[in-house]
Amino acid sequence: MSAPATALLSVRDLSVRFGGLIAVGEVTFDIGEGEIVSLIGPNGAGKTTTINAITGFVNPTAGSVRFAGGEIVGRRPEQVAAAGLVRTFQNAAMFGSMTVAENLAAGRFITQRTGVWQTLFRSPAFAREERDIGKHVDELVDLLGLGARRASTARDLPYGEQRVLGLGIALMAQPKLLVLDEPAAGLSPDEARAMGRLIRKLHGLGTTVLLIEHNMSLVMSISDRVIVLKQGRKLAEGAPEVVRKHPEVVEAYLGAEA
Ligand SMILES: Nc1ncnc2c1ncn2[C@@H]1O[C@H](COP(=O)(O)OP(=O)(O)OP(=O)(O)O)[C@@H](O)[C@H]1O
Repeated sequence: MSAPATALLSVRDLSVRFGGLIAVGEVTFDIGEGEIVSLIGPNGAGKTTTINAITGFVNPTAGSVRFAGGEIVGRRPEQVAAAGLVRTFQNAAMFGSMTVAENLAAGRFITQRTGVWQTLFRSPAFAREERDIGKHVDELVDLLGLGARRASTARDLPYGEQRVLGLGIALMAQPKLLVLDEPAAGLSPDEARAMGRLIRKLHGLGTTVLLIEHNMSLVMSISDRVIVLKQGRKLAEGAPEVVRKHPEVVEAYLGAEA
């Protein structure tokens, strides 16, 4: 399958070196608006480093990353998020002692518009923003199936719901492109399937998704395209049914897992 005609994200010859190690070597791919694209590969293939470089957490050694028409290499993570490219983390990143609703509200601060003085003096702009955040939290707890957990303390949630909350925190920043770092890691098969349904639901609501995941049934069931990395290089790219039969992919990854 060829790359999309109008790319929301264009990654060109992206390279990241750590000393003598080429963690990501001249990786090129596009993600079109409305796609679900998965990035797979064996441990150490460079998946996390690739998304760290795309989202401003690591400085690439070389290459270009264009998002929504603008170059984003060199921008800080919060600037990248403000442009609409928002990621989750492998480990549930949240405020353990805060409630579900408070954690979601905090997600808005990834791209906070209201300045610190307006916040301190509770300006009309701040009051408007606060109402707006409250409404968004109400909508999200329903969408995420966390309505009954709204007032629960985050660290008391079962692990599966913590992962859902981590995704919700990212959604509060209203991403155009949502980057999910192993959302099914540590989940039971049932929870992983529920996570797949949630990702599909978000996609149905207009979110473009880049997914890093080791759970092959999840990857193969929800992706429009799959990109395979091996030792920092792009090994294959295509529709799930094409990639899963690619001999080198079978050998390098799927076969090794089997
Ligand atoms: N900060 C760092 N300093 C040095 N080497 C690093 C750093 N981060 C990653 N690496 C190395 O870069 C390579 C790619 O790692 P990366 O975490 O991107 O792979 P991955 O495909 O995400 O693996 P996994 O599936 O295990 O998460 C590995 O060899 C790793 O050891």
